[in-house]
Amino acid sequence: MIKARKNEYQNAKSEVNFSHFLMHQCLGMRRWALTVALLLYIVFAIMDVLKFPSEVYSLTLTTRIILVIAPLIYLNVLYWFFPPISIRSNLLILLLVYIGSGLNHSLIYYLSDIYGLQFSELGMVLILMFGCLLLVIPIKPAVFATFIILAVFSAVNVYINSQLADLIFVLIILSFVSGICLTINLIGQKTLYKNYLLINRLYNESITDGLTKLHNKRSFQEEIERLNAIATRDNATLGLILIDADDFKIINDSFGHAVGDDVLIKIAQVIEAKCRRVEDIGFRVGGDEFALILYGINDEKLEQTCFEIVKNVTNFNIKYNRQSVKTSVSLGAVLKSANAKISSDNLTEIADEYLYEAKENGRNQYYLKTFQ
Ligand SMILES: Nc1nc2c(ncn2[C@@H]2O[C@H](COP(=O)(O)OP(=O)(O)OP(=O)(O)O)[C@@H](O)[C@H]2O)c(=O)[nH]1
Repeated sequence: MIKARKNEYQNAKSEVNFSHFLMHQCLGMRRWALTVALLLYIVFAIMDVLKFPSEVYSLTLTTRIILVIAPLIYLNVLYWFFPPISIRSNLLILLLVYIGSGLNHSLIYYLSDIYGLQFSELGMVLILMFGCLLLVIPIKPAVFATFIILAVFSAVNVYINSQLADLIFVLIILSFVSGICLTINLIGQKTLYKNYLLINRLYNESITDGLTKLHNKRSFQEEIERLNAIATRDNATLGLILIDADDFKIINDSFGHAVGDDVLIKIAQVIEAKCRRVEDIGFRVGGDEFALILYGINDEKLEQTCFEIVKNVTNFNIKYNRQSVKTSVSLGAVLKSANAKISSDNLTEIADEYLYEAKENGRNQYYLKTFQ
C-alpha cells in the first residue's frame, strides 16, 4: 500500500517533471540554436537588401522582422536571462518563429519568381533543421508545423507553374531532411526519458528504507529542514512525532529477527496510514525508530494521531508458536505553532527529549509539547 501510494503520486508528477528535466538538459542547445538562428536570419535579411529591389525587400523585411526577428530577439533575451523551467514553455512563440520563417521562405520564393530574381533552396533546409531538431520543439507540434510549411511551399510552387517533377524532387529532399531531424529529436528525447526514469529510480531508492519502504533517515533530514522552512515562511504549523518501539531487543531475542522485521513493517504501516496528505511523510530513522512529519496540523489532531499510533501498535495481533508477541511504542511529539521560529535541529531535539520522557515514565505512551 505504501509503495502504491508513492507510485501513484510519482506517476502523476512524472509527465510534468520530465518536461522540466528535458528543459534542464536541453537549455544550452536551445539557447545557442536561438542565437544562431537570429544571427543567420539577420544575415538573410541583409542579403534581401543587397540582392532585391526596394519594392521587394521592403515587404520581405517587414514580414521577416514581424514573424521571425522580433520573436527571436524576445526568445533570446528570455532564454539567456530568464530561462523557463519547462520544455513546453513558450511553445506557441517557438512555433510562430518556425512556421513564420517557413512561410517567409515561400513568400520570398514567390516574389523572386515574379521579379525574375535568383533565390536559393538552402534556406528551407536550414529552417527545417532548426525547427525539427535544434529548437527541441516537442515532436507532435514540430511535425504539424513542418507539414504546414511544406504544404504552403508546394501550393506556391503549383501556383507559379513549377515543373511537377522538380517540385516532387525538392519535396522528397525536404521531407527527407525533416524526417531525419525529427527522428534524431525523437531518439534524443527517448534516451533522455530513459535517463530521467533511471535517475528517478536511483533517487527514490536512495531515500527509501529497504525493509519498511518508508522514507529513510537521509530523507528525514532533508524533509524536516525543507518543511520547517516552508512552514516558517507560510506561517503554518508543523507537527513532528518521533516513535520508538519498546523493548524491541526482547522481541528479537525471544522470537527471532524475522518476527522483529514483521513488527517493524507493521509499525511502518500504522505510520503510513496517518499520512493523509502529500506533505505528511513517515520515516524510519533508525533500527526501531520512526518519525512522522505532519505539515499544517493542529494540536488536537496531532494529539489524536499520537493516541491512535500508540493504540494501534498495542492492538497488533502477532502470534509466534501460539505465543502472542506483545508490542508497543513510545512517542515524543512537538507542534511548532503558526508564528514560531525554530530550527529543524531544535525541533527534533525537543521531540527526542519528549520521547525520552515517555520511555522513562513507563513506555507505551506519548508526550507532546507545543512550541510557541
Ligand atoms: N528485527 C530487526 N531488528 C533490528 C533491526 N534494526 C535494529 N534492530 C534491533 O533493534 C533493537 C533496538 O534495541 P534498543 O535500541 O536497545 O531498544 P529497545 O530494546 O527497543 O529498548 P527501548 O528503546 O529502551 O525500549 C536492537 O536489538 C537491534 O538489533 C532490523 O532491521 N530488524
